[in-house]
Amino acid sequence: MTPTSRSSVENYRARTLTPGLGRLIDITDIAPSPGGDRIAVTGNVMDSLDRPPHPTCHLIEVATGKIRRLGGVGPSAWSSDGTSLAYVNTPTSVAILDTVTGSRRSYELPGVIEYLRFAPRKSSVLAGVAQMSADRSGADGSGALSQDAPPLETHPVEDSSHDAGWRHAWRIDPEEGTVCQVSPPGWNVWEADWCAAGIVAVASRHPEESAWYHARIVMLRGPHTPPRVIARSAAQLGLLCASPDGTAIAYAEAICSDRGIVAGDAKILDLHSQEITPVDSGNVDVTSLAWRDESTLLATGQCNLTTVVAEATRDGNWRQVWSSEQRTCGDWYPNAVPIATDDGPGFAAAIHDYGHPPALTIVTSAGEHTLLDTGNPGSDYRRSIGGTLHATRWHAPDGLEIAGLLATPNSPPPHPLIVLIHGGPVAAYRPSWNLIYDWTPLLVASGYAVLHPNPRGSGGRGQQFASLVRGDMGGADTHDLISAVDALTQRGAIDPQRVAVTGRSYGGYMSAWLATQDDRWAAAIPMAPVTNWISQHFTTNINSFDEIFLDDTVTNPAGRFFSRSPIFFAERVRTPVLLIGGGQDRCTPPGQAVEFHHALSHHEKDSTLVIYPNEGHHINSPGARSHLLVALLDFLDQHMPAAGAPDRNRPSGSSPLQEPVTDNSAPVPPAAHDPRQAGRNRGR
Ligand SMILES: CSCC[C@H](NC=O)C(=O)N[C@@H](C)C(=O)O
Repeated sequence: MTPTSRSSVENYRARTLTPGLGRLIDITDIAPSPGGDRIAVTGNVMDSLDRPPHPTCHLIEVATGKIRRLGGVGPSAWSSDGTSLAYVNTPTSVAILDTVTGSRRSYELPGVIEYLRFAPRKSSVLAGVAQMSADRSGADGSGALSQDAPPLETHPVEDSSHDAGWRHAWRIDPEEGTVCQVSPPGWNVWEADWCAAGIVAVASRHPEESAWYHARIVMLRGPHTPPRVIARSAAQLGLLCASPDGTAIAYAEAICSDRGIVAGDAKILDLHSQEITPVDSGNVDVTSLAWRDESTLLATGQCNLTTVVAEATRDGNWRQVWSSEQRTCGDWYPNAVPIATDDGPGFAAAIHDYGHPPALTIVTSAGEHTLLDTGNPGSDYRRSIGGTLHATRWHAPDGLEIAGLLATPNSPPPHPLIVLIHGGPVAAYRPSWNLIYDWTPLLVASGYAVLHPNPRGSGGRGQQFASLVRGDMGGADTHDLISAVDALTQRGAIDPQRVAVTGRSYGGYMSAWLATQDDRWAAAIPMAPVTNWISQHFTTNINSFDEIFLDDTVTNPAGRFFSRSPIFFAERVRTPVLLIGGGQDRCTPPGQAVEFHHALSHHEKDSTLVIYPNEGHHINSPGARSHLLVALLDFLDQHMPAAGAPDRNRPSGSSPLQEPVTDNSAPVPPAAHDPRQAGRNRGR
């Protein structure tokens, strides 16, 4: 670790994060009251640079903007008369606040609470409860859901019964003061909502993460009767919500690679007639759904790089109410909720872009009103060094147009380039504050251009485009990425001698794969990668994913489990490789990084391995994250230095990344986060 990179990262963290300490730094859940006069908001607060942010609920008065901290960890839900607010108080308890009297009652549940729904016109609350041992989705960082899961020293035993980690629907009845399970044993409930006949749910027969890919929509008929299947799909199902009168449900049918990252076709199912009406959203992939009233849905979606908010009626008509190519809302994908206002129906969303962090905004036909801005001098500083983000397009060898976002330093081109490939593969970049990974401003400030490509298989361009990667992972999408580098070289934007490839998860897979397919890369940094689909299949918690997306069986020796695995082509690699993994990752287990490192080392290639023992699919803890960024900058500097690029990002007269704000003699990371395993082989 060079002192230069270390002080760059420490100064970057200190200058961007310190001003926001103790304040909301993002917005993860928005729940407007039925009258639209108050909004319950959950977001993360960071108390110290050494600890991860933690979620907290707040209540905002719309008329005055007055904000009150409720505590709790969110999310929340309102009763239909607006007098009660339920919110997740601790991971395993729900608080129900009487907003008239101010009294509050707490209900303990036997697991981690993931969502809440108030019953229409009644006081009961539906809670999605996951057993402590249940998995987080890969999109949520993987690893055990509960921090209180038994420590590894207790020697966990796993048998083949799949009888652990269940998710169930529970009902809280405040009048009776009771809680009871309402979904039957043997059915795992991923999402649920009240409807006229009871409860509808996205459910599967097994609890493990992999079972989600085959989940169906069911009508729950109590804890002792098997549910009735009411909708199924060859793709995945999500975004389930029932109309306020409970007579219809809306959901999305979508080709998904990750639970929690859903973009697809919206459908409305009339629960009485059983008729399914497709919503005609044109080229927009629908990414969130919420009923405004009995007949209208508020939907968000992504159309290429554009974020769209629309209203859909029960007969499937779609009317766009807002769109932006520069701004967006939501996290993995666009998200907004309906709100009633004095100016008529509107929506509330956390709106952000590459230069501005999320701001809770109410949008109506009369305009936009910002209620809560998470911006602070740290985010202003980040904007000042983050360069410029441009939409860019190029053609793949087969003629298909591919789009992406190119962040460039404000110095003249050509720039050294980092191709940062998103995971999924069915996810998508759009001009957002974090650009998914939150690494871009630091890389741009260090002198690198960063390309965020949406190759075929990405979300936001319709189900046909997403389907192009199924059965062809590491096929045509490889050339979508290589052709981007060719196009940017031809345009004089980048220096083809200094191009690195990196990414996490599927982006990690592609980074490893590209290093086996082309010699042009000055560096490859696969993070949480898959490098051997065969061992991945037998060690991941989502082995349905690889079967669906390779469209093959692991037992086919001549099939894609072999032919699309980087490990079997390690001998071809000419690029120095830095492999990163998380020890607690159940989605792409750390063995995937280890195997490729061993294969490269065996062939005397230049490979370095870092495994963070306490991290999951995402490297989240501050110490490990700092270590990762230092390792990344060092590796880039060693193999494709940005040196020489004049730093025009710098705000007047100061050096953005090298100016000490904290004592940078302290070691990074703190001892508790020291990588357990770091290997290095210098093959050439
Ligand atoms: C390559 S195996 C699975 C990878 C994972 N997709 C499916 O679960 C993935 O790429 N996730 C992305 C969204 C990520 O975690 O960044």
